[in-house]
Amino acid sequence: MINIEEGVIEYLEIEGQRELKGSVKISGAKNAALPDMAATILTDETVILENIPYLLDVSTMKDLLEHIGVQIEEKENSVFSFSLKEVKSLQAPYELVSKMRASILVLGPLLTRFGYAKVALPGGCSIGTRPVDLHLKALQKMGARIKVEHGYIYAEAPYGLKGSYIYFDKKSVTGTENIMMAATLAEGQTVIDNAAREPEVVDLANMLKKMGADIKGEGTDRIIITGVKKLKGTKHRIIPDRIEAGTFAVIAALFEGNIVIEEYPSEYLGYVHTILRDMGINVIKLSENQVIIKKSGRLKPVNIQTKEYPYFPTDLQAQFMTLLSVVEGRSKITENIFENRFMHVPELKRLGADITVNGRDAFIKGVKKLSGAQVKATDLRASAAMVIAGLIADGKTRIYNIYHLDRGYENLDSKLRLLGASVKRGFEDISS
Ligand SMILES: CC(=O)N[C@H]1[C@@H](OP(=O)(O)OP(=O)(O)OC[C@H]2O[C@@H](n3ccc(=O)[nH]c3=O)[C@H](O)[C@@H]2O)O[C@H](CO)[C@@H](O)[C@@H]1O
Ligand SMILES: C=C(OP(=O)(O)O)C(=O)O
Repeated sequence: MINIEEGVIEYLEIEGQRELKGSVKISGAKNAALPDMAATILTDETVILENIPYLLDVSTMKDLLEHIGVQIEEKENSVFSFSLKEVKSLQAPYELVSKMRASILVLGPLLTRFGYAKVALPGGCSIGTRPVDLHLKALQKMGARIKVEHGYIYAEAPYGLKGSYIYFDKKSVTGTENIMMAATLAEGQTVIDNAAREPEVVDLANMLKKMGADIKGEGTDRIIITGVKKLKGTKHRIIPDRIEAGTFAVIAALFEGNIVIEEYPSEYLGYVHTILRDMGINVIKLSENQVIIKKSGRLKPVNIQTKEYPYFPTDLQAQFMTLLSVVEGRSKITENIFENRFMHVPELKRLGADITVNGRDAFIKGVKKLSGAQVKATDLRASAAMVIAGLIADGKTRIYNIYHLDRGYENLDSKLRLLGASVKRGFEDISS
């Protein structure tokens, strides 16, 4: 974190090319924890969530829910209770929304349960413009009056939302989640067509169903929700993080199969495994949730296109680019989801990677090795790509702006240290 007053900046320093071995456990999924936490607004009864990862984004969501009036208690490690008995505010202020775009997930629940919400407009961010027009259009179709003014979304539905037919022009993960939550307490039936199919959407639907919601079709591109009068409390376990799992699969592939990955959600990584297989990397199941990653001979270059689930996730694009940067031959990655998600390329080039970008395509020519350098983390997954690069590069790699990493990876540096990596945090004086 940059601390201007104290004139210091935090960095992560990696001494590369250490042997990594041992086992690592995958945490609960950030992108499931955030909507599941927002869904606790929908009831006045207590909801217990298990397997919540300790992340900056989770803390931001906790702050936001507490601002609204949700009482949150840590029951035991990674287990929290949430209870909204008395509302303090129906607003999501700019200070919190600007820290995390997923704050938009409180809009649907607040509006459907209380008939009003004021949420700061999440601006563009480094990976793309990321508008929320689809969320707003869908809520309008459900009868909400919405205006956007002075950087805030003002949404009103004093007589409640009405079930409606929603067609998303573009598949949107948080858009689908917001509307699914809004529809649970709306009057009548809502059909969401061209819905996102991500496992995190399914996890949210499973939780909502346990709370008494009537939802069908989650995991397909048509979700049908019939509104109910009231939702109740429940206990729900967050699914494992498939993006963290994919990140460790890349690390394990680069370190000769000596790493066992536990709580590995193979069922969500089918397409990623196809790409790995094409490269000559096999994911071998040791038991139900435990895998090792083995290479079969020399790695081969591949072409990857990011696409909505069940295809290749954009959130693993940067990590795979680091892997491909040291695979002999020519690979290509096309980023179809976000228009500006190649900011890690100039940083990887500082480490010696040979990559050229043309629009949405990145052309990667494998080099023999990367060499340690000072780089910056430009967004969350780009920071993971830098960490992977630092682990395989020779010498020292110092990564700045690591608050991005802390947004979405639980204890990545200590997990790596347990595997034998030399990774340490430090502060650099920038006052002079
Ligand atoms: C908290 C969370 O779950 N974040 C994930 C979620 O983000 P998020 O839900 O924000 O991403 P979306 O699925 O909504 O975005 C997909 C595409 O649709 C566009 N779009 C989206 C909404 C809208 O109203 N209008 C619009 O044009 C976006 O700019 C983007 O080009 O899905 C992304 C795509 O898998 C992941 O990278 C993020 O990690
Ligand atoms: C882009 C991501 O997250 P968010 O949507 O929260 O910015 C991510 O998890 O890679």
